[in-house]
Amino acid sequence: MLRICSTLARDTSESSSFLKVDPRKKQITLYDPLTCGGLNAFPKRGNQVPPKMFAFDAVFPQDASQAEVCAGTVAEVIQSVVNGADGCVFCFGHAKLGKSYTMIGKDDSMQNLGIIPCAISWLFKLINERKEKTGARFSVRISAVEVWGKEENLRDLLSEVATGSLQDGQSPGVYLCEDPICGTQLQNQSELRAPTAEKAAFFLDAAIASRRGNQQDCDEDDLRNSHMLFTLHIYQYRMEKSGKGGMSGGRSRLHLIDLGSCVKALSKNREGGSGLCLSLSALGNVILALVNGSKHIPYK
Ligand SMILES: Nc1ncnc2c1ncn2[C@@H]1O[C@H](COP(=O)(O)OP(=O)(O)OP(=O)(O)O)[C@@H](O)[C@H]1O
Repeated sequence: MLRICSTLARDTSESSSFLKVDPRKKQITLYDPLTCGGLNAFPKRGNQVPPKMFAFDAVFPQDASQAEVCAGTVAEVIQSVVNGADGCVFCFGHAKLGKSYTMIGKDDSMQNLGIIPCAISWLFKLINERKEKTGARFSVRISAVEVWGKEENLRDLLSEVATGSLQDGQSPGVYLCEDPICGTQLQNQSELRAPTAEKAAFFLDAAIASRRGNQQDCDEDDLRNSHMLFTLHIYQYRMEKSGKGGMSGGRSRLHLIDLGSCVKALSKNREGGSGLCLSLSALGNVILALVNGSKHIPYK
């Protein structure tokens, strides 16, 4: 899916000349700015580059509201998660284009709420409907972990809420573990029970407040490399219809990820200490490999 940054709208003359958006056909067409007259400062070239068309599952134009974006991205995945599948929604793109606005939004009005608060609200609504219809029992737990800095440190964003005490933030508990079946897994993060949407929203606020990017001594690099993984763990179980008193159920997870921009930051963890932090194009390759079920995922 593609959301066009709203700041492009201010640039109407230039952006509209090289970008055509067709939300109905779910496609955009890019024209060469040097030949379509958008950037007059550059001389026109003789041979024109043909326009490039890209198709998506959905295209949200500059004036799309948060509600439209949430409805188009979250509704389906919430259904699947309540049906027992794992789901993930994240947003990636260049710096300051509205990734956090899309995922988290602003709490000054209901219209500005982003995907994560929206997903929380819809999840609990759907769970309550399911409880009434099927008698299934649900328990929701929340975890929130930040990957931050050039060294890609892991931080449990809910450890303070879990222990009720201020810590140094370097939560020694969270680590990555290679599981032969499930792949790379985060281990040992706090998983807090959220019986209501309000409690889940409280944990979201606590996680956002704990992020490195929201600390006073954070620098540009920290800000760029702050990624939040907010996960809703849904446990559900129901009595077997056979009447023998058996129970069935399981756990599904909805991962909601607010990625930083990760532009031009050096990471000591990658490529022997001199490589670039996972760039947008590298991240694109990882996503393509995952979607295509490739054996090799190029993330190391
Ligand atoms: N569609 C929009 N409507 C209103 N304001 C927006 C919109 N998109 C982004 N903004 C505003 O633009 C600014 C930058 O957005 P935001 O911080 O979400 O970008 P980002 O891509 O997450 O940045 P970073 O690269 O630092 O992670 C914020 O003040 C945000 O509120």
